[in-house]
Amino acid sequence: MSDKKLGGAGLRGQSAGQTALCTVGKGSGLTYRGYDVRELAEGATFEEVAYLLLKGDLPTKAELAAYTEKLKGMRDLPDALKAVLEQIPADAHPMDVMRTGASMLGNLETEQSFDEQQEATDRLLAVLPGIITYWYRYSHDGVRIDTATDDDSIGAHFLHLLRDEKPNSLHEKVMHASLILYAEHEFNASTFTARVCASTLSDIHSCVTGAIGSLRGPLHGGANEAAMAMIEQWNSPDEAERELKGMLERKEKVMGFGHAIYRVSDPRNEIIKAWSKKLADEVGDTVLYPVSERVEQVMWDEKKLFPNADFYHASAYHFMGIPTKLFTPIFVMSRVTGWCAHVFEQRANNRIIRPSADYTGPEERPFTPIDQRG
Ligand SMILES: CC(=O)SCCNC(=O)CCNC(=O)[C@H](O)C(C)(C)COP(=O)(O)OP(=O)(O)OC[C@H]1O[C@@H](n2cnc3c(N)ncnc32)[C@H](O)[C@@H]1OP(=O)(O)O
Ligand SMILES: O=C([O-])CC(=O)C(=O)O
Repeated sequence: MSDKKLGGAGLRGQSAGQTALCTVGKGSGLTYRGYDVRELAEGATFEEVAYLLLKGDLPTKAELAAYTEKLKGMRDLPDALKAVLEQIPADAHPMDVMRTGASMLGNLETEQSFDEQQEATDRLLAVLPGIITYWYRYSHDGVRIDTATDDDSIGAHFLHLLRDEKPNSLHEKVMHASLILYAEHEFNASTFTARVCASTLSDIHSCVTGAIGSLRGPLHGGANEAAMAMIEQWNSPDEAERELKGMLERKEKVMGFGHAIYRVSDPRNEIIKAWSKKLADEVGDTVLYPVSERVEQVMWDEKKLFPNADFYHASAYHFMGIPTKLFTPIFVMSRVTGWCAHVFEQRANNRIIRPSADYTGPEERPFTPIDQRG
């Protein structure tokens, strides 16, 4: 991967616009508005990072307290949204639930002008954990939960709604780090979707709904779930190595590895990997974490491919008892900050995004009416 070519298909290597939000380093390295993501994940809360991305600077203590209180006060779901969530079957894809939830909110609380973009974003940030857990608990456990908890952080609020009890401090810390790591990543596929939508001067709920659709796929956010499905099949590192080598021989994609931009490592990996190890120790795991490490080793030895942000998120979330199908929705709860910050940026200096295509179809030819065709 060290000679990774940033060119060719998929618009790779082409600049598609400007941003002041994030650098995805050449090689490795990631900053949000100039701050190294490693420092943010180590020392900040997710709410601080949301504030940084959406408003431009880190908050003061007073600003953070006010922002946290504001978000806490916006967690109730409208009755009409709950009614829609109750219609969605238990076997629905949870990313489809997120997409429908964001879209329905746009019907009920439509952004009437761009002056409302910050309010609409804060509301989305506050309700997305409630949307997924309300549907999940109703469709799986038959209970109608109250989505207005008093947890200070969005991560603790989500775990509380999911499990009916406040999380311990380790789990709350992991959620802060995880949500920070997932918050923003320049012109990735889902963010670019949001920006394309914003460039038509559409509303913010449409931008976020479209972005959720792009994040759903296994080549993007869905990779954390796909990685979990892979590693949980294996009962030992040796079995993992054997099966993985078979996958590579069959030229199968290994989810949670590789990256469109990074060449040698994803800087988010070392952080979530360390949290995954702590959680493995907490639950006394002797299989999943060693299997994950062996997969990492084999992927490097065989293909020079490294784990991206998604790979160790799989085991970390699993150790916290989060059902696999809710992994990618957590990514949404976080990335909504990056998406909306990009929508603000696009709107502030907009030109409709409309690239050209190289035509590869047939030469011009005469039309034959249907009654003259066989
Ligand atoms: C938070 C995130 O969204 S991170 C990304 C999450 N996605 C995944 O983990 C899915 C698995 N990974 C992939 O599919 C790819 O690495 C992507 C989509 C992330 C990047 O795609 P690209 O930029 O096209 O990959 P890249 O140009 O580096 O591919 C080089 C070669 O490595 C192969 N390769 C890349 N990733 C993988 C992988 N995970 N497993 C097996 N082979 C891979 C490619 O098939 C390609 O081989 P080829 O030259 O024979 O066609
Ligand atoms: O940047 C990308 O292509 C994918 C990614 O890692 C992200 O969106 O976090």
